[in-house]
Amino acid sequence: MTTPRTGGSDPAAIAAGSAPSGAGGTAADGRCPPVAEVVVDIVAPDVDRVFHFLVPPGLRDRLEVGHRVTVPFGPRRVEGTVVGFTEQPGVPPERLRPIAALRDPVPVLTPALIDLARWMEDRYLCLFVQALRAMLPPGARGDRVRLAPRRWVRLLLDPAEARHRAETLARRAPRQAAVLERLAQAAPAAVPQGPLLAAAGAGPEAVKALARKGWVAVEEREPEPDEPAAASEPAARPPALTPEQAAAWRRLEAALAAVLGDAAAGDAPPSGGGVAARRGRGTGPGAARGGPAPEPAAFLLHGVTGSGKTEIYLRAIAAALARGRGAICLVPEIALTPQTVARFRARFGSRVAVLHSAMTPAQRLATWRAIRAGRKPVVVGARSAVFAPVPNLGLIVVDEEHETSYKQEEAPRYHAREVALARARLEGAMVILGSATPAVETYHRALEGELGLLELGRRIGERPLPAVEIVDMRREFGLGHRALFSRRLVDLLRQRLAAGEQVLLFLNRRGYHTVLLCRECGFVLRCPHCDVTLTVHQLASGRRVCRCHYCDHRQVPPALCPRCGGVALHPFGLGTQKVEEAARRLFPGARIQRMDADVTARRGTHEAIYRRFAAGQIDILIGTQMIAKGWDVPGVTLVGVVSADTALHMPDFRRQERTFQLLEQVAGRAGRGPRRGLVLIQTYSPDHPCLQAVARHDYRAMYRLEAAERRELGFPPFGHLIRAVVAGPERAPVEQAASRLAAAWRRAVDEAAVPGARVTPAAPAPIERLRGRWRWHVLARAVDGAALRAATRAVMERLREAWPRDVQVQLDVDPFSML
Ligand SMILES: Nc1ncnc2c1ncn2[C@@H]1O[C@H](COP(=O)(O)OP(=O)(O)OP(=O)(O)O)[C@@H](O)[C@H]1O
Ligand SMILES: [Zn+2]
Ligand SMILES: [Zn+2]
Repeated sequence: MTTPRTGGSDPAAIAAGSAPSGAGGTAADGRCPPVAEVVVDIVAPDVDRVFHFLVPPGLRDRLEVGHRVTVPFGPRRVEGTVVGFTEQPGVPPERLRPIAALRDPVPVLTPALIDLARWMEDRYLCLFVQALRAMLPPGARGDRVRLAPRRWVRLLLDPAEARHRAETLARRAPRQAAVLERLAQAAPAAVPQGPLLAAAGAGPEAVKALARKGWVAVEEREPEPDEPAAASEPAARPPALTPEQAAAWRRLEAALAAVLGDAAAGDAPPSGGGVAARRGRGTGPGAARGGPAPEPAAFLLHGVTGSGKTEIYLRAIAAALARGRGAICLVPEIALTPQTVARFRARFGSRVAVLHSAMTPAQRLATWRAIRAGRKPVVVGARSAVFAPVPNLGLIVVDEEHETSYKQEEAPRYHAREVALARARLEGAMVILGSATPAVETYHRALEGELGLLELGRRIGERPLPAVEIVDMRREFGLGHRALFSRRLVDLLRQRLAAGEQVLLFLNRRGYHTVLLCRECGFVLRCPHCDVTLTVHQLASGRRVCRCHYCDHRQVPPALCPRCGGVALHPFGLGTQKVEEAARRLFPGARIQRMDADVTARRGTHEAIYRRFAAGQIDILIGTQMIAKGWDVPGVTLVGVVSADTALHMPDFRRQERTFQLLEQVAGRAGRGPRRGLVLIQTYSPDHPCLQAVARHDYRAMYRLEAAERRELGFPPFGHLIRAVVAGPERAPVEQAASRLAAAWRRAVDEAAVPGARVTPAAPAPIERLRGRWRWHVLARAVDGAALRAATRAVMERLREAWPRDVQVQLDVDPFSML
């Protein structure tokens, strides 16, 4: 990487994530200071800082923070983003080179989003440019997507007059006449030029000729995002709230009024300036550690499935709109169904913009622009919608806030919930996190008072939650019933099939791990250091070894069960295919369908199976996580969890939280019709407190359990975790580099005396080879997250010199996946 001669800024101004050095847009006289701070679009640590460029005279009254520009960079030209201005570049201005061009007349990012990128850089140890990139709309970089403005033609004559002139033109200029006819039909509305010309069988010269005569005008318009034709104006009237909802709403409404101001007074037009003013109230990123604000600006809405959480979101959004503020509602990608979108459109009509992954880049860009311009103050979308450039943002809702899909698994490795909270603090907005099974981290914050806690314990219409029954598979085994299905499950299946009711058989299958489980007593082999399950690996020699994926502890599988001394200690793991075979053998006449990643690899299969199931054409559906979410089939009266053990013994410190979430989700599929549902859980650990909590639908019990263990081990929320993955094409250099990193990291946390810090030895990642690359990892843990990040940043700086060429380090702060 060539270092450009134009540099010379102080990188610390950015790297420290401190106060922006002069952000804020153009000065009061409309002219910006003479030197712009630009971050170039090159993802490399050594150029990840601001560079200074002169603002040429032609741009002095136009350039703003957030503008995309082209700048000279060494011998090349590159694109970049203006992140601030300065009067004192540190070098004489005559040594600076000027900005070459403005790429987009509209500033693509807002000053608030640039502040958010700084926060992300600090919080996720990513590059500033990576954080900025995550926020850019498609097509903002390079020229791949272009949004040509659309031309619209408007008639300037009275329609009758136009028809008259068309008649006189018919012989001499039949195409102009045809255009006039059609415009007269559409008047007073303007007509898009493309379809107009096609319908009239004319070319663009016909319109030009008419425009020269002064009979029509051509207007250029921003293309509108694609929208269903019916998305006109809101029709739905909000239902009257239930007493429980009303109680939650009263508290929220008061907080909304406190944070966003009065509905009448706050009707300010969207502007960047308001952001800086609101930021002054001490709600900046630093305020996070300062404890709860006088009035909570963020809430956890903990409500069981079907308790009417969405109705609360809709009201809060309406309240933000009434104050002239915009809102973002994040939903997991999988929940971004037409039904969800329809609910928002029914309430807010054409003010709703939807961002989802199936959109083409051009559609996304059109939508993005409409949001940026303030034409769509309500944004509904998946993870990345947290960056939607809503002007004057007043509210961010994160629905199903516990969902792991909010965690981005590539750089910048952010969590949308955390970004939402940070963004809201920067922009003086409110946050509502909603879930039936909140993340332990989130619930902990609510108990600490950092979040207001709102609870909805009942379903709308008082529909009961399904009953849960646990089957002790050790007992079945002891009595000589060694099949996959317990006798109780077989009985229930037979009953349901006879009654014409539907069944879901659920299996939590993560292909990569097999635990060592005693079928007599339910014992599972764990790591002595990390309290996670050991995973059984088959070596090339045919021997087996048990390994910890956190610290690489290894041991030979014991021949006898250490707890009961029995001989039934074996690798345990089940696939959907085995379950399907077993079901077909037992019930040859039943209509059985399997649904897992293999089956649904083909596009559309998922929907097709869902439709058949919903139509009652499948008796038993067997599946993995995929069937746990969002399905609403009233015919389902039984959910069989074939084995809760795989989930319960996942080598993951969040396993109990995950198990609870997963089983509550699946349980939520049963009994949505008139008949109460039953959930049958098969397990070798029937007394496991987590399963007992599931049986009582007792979220708090699970929380207490999980919190006690995590507190002990310093896992989140009682400590912070950073994972480094070291990857490269050859094994030996990767292993060496990972060991070096682990040693240097340990020294760094020792030197900095980071409280409670621990660094594991380098270990092969559970997925040791991925796309031809070897992967090792190191985990660091500490109570003080900020101190741990600072030490980590220092290590990375130090190791950058003399680091092997083709070996990369990826840092994941607060990791979810340990694979
Ligand atoms: N106050 C109310 N009066 C009548 N019906 C309501 C009321 N509130 C919500 N509903 C209806 O009850 C159903 C469940 O509500 P909603 O979808 O808001 O619950 P939820 O908690 O978001 O559910 P989930 O967790 O499954 O997403 C919906 O059909 C909704 O329209
Ligand atoms: Zn045993
Ligand atoms: Zn371990």
